[in-house]
Amino acid sequence: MIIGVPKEVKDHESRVGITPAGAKALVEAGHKVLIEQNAGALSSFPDDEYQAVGAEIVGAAANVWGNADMVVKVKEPVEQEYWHFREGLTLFTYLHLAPLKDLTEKLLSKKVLGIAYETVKDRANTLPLLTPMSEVAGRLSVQVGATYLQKEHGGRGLLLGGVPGTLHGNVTIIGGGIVGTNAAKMALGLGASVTIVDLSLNRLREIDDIFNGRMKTLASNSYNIEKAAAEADLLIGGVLIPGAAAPKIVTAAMVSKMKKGAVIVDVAIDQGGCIETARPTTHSDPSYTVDGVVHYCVTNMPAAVPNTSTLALTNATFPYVLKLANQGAIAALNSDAGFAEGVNTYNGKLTYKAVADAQGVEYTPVASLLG
Ligand SMILES: NC(=O)C1=CN([C@@H]2O[C@H](COP(=O)(O)OP(=O)(O)OC[C@H]3O[C@@H](n4cnc5c(N)ncnc54)[C@H](O)[C@@H]3O)[C@@H](O)[C@H]2O)C=CC1
Ligand SMILES: CC(=O)C(=O)O
Repeated sequence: MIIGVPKEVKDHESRVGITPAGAKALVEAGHKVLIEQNAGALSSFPDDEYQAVGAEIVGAAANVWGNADMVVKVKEPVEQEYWHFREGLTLFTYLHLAPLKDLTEKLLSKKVLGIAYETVKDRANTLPLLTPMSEVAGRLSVQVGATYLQKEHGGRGLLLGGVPGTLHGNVTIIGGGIVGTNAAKMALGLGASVTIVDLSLNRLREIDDIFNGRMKTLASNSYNIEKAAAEADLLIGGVLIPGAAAPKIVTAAMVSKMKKGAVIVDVAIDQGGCIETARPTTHSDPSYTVDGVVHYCVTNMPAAVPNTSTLALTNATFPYVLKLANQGAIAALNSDAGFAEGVNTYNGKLTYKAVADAQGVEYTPVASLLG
């Protein structure tokens, strides 16, 4: 198979879909690997490291997309990449289609096989290709939030850990999954008072055990969320319903009652955001203020730390890339029902129910198409 890796073009997206280690394994398995010039440079993987393991460096994105059977990327394609789509192409990347109607329509009209990292499941029913980036983004959310709480960034001038004789900052985390628990670890480490809100009582029990009661847990309902938001110096959004548009569980009215100079980091913004006042921002222009509350809603937070993020992401994605290359996409998907859940578009059909529901488009189960 010919596997292509374009350089990412989304704003400040500095990760790369395959590292030199992955390229080496693919070449050893008899595949051809095309890497766009400088695709790995921002993640500290220069072209010569790919060349040294037998990959071919290609000057233009069109030559990667145009010649590859499968394109492996990191982020969902942006508009300037849509013209590369064509029938017969397999695209393996984050897609986040629920809030992206144009991208969905383009993938469908060009009959691209679109396999989304964020909806692939493993045997434990977790999301193995989302987890590493949620770990990164969860940890970063506290680092970023602490920075925006500083006066020069528009925040209320509060040190999360405080000092003796002053109160600690309050961090409220909505969603106690991977983002939420990683944010909690960092916030506790900085000495903040942490409250974590989740719909799943079992998840809250686990969190209580893991952290040995060192943080408050709250069941998710609008009464609790309103109170926890009003107390927060830093509010972190990490809610997910896999594949679906995130529910807006922190309303604009709740935000209007937050402290002036408090900070919101809505990590769930890649699925549309779980805070009503959140809208997608970029690393070039990451924040804005609503009702005196600073909002940071960058859709590709892990790109801020591309070396760590590329290694963490490809540790998880590469075994799937190799399987697709060695077995061919259809056989690989047929052999693993959890992997097949990654298929969002195939042969002009929308094959992920939560995306179809979010967009009001007809849903076709993937199992009825593969075979
Ligand atoms: N902006 C960025 O750069 C990044 C964004 N993300 C996004 O962060 C979000 C969270 O991801 P993970 O932590 O991996 O998901 P997860 O599935 O591990 O956790 C989500 C949690 O939300 C909880 N939840 C669902 N509905 C809820 C409600 N109404 N109230 C309270 N809790 C509720 C679930 O019970 C679960 O514990 C996803 O949208 C993911 O795509 C992840 C990485 C990077
Ligand atoms: C998961 C995601 O949106 C990211 O890593 O950019």
